Amino acid sequence: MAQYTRVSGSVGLITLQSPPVNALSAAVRQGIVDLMQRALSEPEVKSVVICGQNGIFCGGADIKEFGGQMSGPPLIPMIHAIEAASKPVVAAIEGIALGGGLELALGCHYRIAHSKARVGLPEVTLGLLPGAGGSQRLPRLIGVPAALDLITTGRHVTAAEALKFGLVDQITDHNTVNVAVKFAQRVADQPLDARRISTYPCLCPSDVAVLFEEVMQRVRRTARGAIAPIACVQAVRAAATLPYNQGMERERELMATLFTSGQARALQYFFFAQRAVGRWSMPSGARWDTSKPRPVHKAAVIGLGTMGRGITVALAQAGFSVVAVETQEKQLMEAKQKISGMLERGAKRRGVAPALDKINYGRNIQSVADADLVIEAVFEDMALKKKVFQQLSAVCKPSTFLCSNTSGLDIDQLACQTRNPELVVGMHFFAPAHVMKLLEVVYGPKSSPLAVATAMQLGKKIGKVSVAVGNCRGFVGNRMLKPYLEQALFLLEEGATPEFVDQVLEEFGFAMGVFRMSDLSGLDVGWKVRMADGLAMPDPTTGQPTRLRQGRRYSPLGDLLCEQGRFGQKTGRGWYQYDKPGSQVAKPDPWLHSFLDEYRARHALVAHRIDHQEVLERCLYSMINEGFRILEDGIAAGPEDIDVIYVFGYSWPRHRGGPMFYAATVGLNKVLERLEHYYQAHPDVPSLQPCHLLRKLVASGSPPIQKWREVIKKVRSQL
Ligand SMILES: CC/C=C\CC(=O)SCCNC(=O)CCNC(=O)[C@H](O)C(C)(C)COP(=O)(O)OP(=O)(O)OC[C@H]1O[C@@H](n2cnc3c(N)ncnc32)[C@H](O)[C@@H]1OP(=O)(O)O
Repeated sequence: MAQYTRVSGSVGLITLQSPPVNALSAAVRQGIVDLMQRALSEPEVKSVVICGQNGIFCGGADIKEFGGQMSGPPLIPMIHAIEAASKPVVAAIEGIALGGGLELALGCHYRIAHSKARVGLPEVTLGLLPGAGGSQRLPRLIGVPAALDLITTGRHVTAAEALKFGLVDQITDHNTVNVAVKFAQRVADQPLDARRISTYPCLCPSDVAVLFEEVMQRVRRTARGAIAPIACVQAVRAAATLPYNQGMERERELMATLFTSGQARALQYFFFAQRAVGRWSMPSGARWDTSKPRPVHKAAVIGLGTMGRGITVALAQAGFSVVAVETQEKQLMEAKQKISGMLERGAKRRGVAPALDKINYGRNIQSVADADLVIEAVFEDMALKKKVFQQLSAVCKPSTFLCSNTSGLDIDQLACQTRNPELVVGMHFFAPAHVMKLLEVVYGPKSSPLAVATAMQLGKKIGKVSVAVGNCRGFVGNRMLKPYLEQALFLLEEGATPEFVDQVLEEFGFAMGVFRMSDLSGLDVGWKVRMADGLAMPDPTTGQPTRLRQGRRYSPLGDLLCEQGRFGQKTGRGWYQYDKPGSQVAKPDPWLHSFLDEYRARHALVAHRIDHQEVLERCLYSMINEGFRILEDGIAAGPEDIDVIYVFGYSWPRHRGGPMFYAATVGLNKVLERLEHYYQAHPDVPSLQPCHLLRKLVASGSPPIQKWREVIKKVRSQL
């Protein structure tokens, strides 16, 4: 909807009214069309201002409308009509002007922005391009290089940057609408021909063809199979090479392809999934909207290894006072130096002062006594963590939240070491913790809603996407990773090479295949866990590693590599070879190929031809099957939680929506049928046995992912 008022006698003010972000719903578009006609028809009105209510200009097209039948006046003719108007139209931009919102402003003859406003064309992040003339007007207004940057990245720019680009005409610290009204009065008699952006020539640098080639190559390299960034480059190229009308036609064609693509659906699903995880709930019924967090002023981090350092930096950068504790003097000095370096580099990038003074270092656990929240980040060893929690419980004030950065150990066992188990939660960060967006907030059976709400809010304040999950081995992310890694090893046993498996997964869109990733994170990490679990032990009778553990198929390949000191990048050898320890350039290793041949021969394994389909299905469907088990067990509240965890924590390609959304797009019946097929072929691999929830969903006619929660509720109530 939109409202019309006449201000200062001669200015028609159109206010978009569609909370929360004044998105351009059918009703809003209709309102703009009607009210523009009214303003143009009133002889007293000499100029028009368009603004949005509640300090927000416009968040763009209404994304909720994309899935259904579009109705109401289309955006492109509406914007053309504004640009063609015989009276000056001024956009008063407060808050945000994004996507269709900025395209609307580009159709206006002038743009006045508040100094705190942000503008951008983020359509690419939704699998689209700026298809309401944005791809044609923006390069005409600010030039091809800047337009390519904004349109292919979707980044938001500040009002100051927008002014520098010439994207807005003026910025103000005052009431933007008032300033725009005065401006509109001043320009009421000015000719408009020079203000219609669609009539501008496109500003191209002399080497524009080279520029497009370079940008296209960069985009292809980084898009990991996403089609929208490529279409964005093509649309801007049309602006640079074709007259406006033909450019618009090209924009329309490209948009039509994107609009109906699976990628756009996946990215739009993911947009809402990201927001859904903030509305967390626990099986007890506690929820985000009924659980109040307690403010945290002072935080503490125990253990300054890689994870502890990253967490300390994330907290300090967000403005928290941090007590950082490392008991060994040498490690403390080293950590202090590294943390200061990280803060200085981060501050330089962001153009701010480094938050060095936010951190107090100490060797004694007593120094965290008055912290509001402590994050333990010591080595992943239950006995050690238990000891730390006992100490923390003794020294901290009774109200202190005690959190563990464990990547999969039992939170309940840690909570049991403390006086106030209800204040204990897991805060599972991902390395590097000051960079990676994901935080799993893990509640145990005793964790209070207050503790979960506080950890979730802290996560938000330090810029993380926080997902509340239940307590089980590996939580959500690492629990699902286990069958995925396991299948990758089985595929090697059966004839594949690490290069082939990685190639298939990277073509699917992962930033790194499973073996390259394993080399990067270090093979020894999982080896130590398997040893602690009694898995990575040679067979006591033969001294040879067996391929069976606890009645299930087991691949000792990773253990055997570790026994050879092949820990990955850090030792210069792993699943690949590297020029030197620490190098990141992975090369196929003939030694490994011979090792695999010998291993197969020793175990009488006959290598068979493994194709793309088998790699993808076995790795991904076994992981997805575990995802369904997680939903069945109530460890994740819904499929969105799993998908957000996988995209932000495990480099799952966002344009595929996340593993659970991917399962829905493949078809649940197909996933079920292929799992049944593989389980029949590998009955000693329980992760391939289709779980009850998957069967139930298929039996319920494979409802859309938005409806899964209803089926999950029924399945859980039957268990
Ligand atoms: C022909 C096609 C032409 C044009 C194409 C487009 O315009 S595509 C849309 C382009 N716009 C965007 O991509 C903006 C998307 N929104 C955002 O980036 C953020 O929401 C925003 C506006 C920066 C606000 O962020 P904030 O953190 O303050 O709030 P939050 O993200 O939680 O959003 C609040 C609720 O608003 C809903 N919402 C936001 N934008 C839209 C939108 N464009 N359409 C529909 N709904 C939108 C959002 O979902 C939140 O609601 P909730 O119920 O919590 O999900």
